[in-house]
Amino acid sequence: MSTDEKGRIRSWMLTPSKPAFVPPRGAIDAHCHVFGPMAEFPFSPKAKYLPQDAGPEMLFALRDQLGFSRNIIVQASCHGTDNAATLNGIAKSNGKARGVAVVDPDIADVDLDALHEGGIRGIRFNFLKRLVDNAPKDKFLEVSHRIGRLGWHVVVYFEADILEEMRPFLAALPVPVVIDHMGRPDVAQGPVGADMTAFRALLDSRPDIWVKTTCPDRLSPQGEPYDDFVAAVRPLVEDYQDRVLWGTDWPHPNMEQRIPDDGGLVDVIPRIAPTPDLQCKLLIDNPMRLYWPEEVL
Ligand SMILES: O=C(O)/C=C(\CC(=O)C(=O)O)C(=O)O
Repeated sequence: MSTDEKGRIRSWMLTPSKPAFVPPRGAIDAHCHVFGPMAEFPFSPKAKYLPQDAGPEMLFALRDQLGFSRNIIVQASCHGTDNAATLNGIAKSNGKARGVAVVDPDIADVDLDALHEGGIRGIRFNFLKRLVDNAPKDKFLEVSHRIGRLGWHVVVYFEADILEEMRPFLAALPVPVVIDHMGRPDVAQGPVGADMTAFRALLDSRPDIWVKTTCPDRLSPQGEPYDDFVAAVRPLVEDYQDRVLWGTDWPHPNMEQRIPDDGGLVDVIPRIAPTPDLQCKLLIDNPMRLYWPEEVL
């Protein structure tokens, strides 16, 4: 773990390895964040963690090193509902990044339009109590009804222990839904354990729930090379191949005690998506449909 003299935490590797797996040309890292830089884009007063700067230049250097072409920058909780840092990342990407915002549910339509102009294509609802103070489902539903006209989706982050209580809310969402990190199942239970079975039932409940098959580093009790994660997640990728996404989760917020090697994370891809066809769906076709639909004919 690395904390600087101001108490700001670094949760990412300074020199990650080059992966052995070469992603197909056009691959999209569909879940990553930027932090700051703080001098330009201060963190929220409500932030639950205070990271060191991890700005767009660092993100794009990692993208190139890992062999990816595009990024989806997801607003992290440390920036609250001020999406300026995420928009800055998108603006600096030369069209190679789009994003997911976190908004005050009372946001004006004209401000949603401005976010769309800035490359935002969805909004995120975070239900993790350690990250946010409240998650008002009624307000979230209201704002969800105002984003359909933009062609947006919602990204929902919750943990497996609240999946049952999330079901009515998820069923009521009027736009496509993307679930972060598979709703954080206990992968040690295996592919037919209680958590994965419940999560599959959720996927079966509507055809427009997508899933990020991300974060072996967060979800695997075993750690590298993440055999438990691979065993639990590979069948999910195979069975729901048209609605799975993948991302690095760089700069790995709150992972300062177990900082993952980004190259090692990329090398999990061919183990959960073992054929070139599955890899293209996971890394290109599926995220393109959600984030650059105008390029998909
Ligand atoms: O990066 C992630 O997706 C997961 C996070 C951080 C997060 O979501 C946030 O800060 O908004 C976590 O579990 O701490």
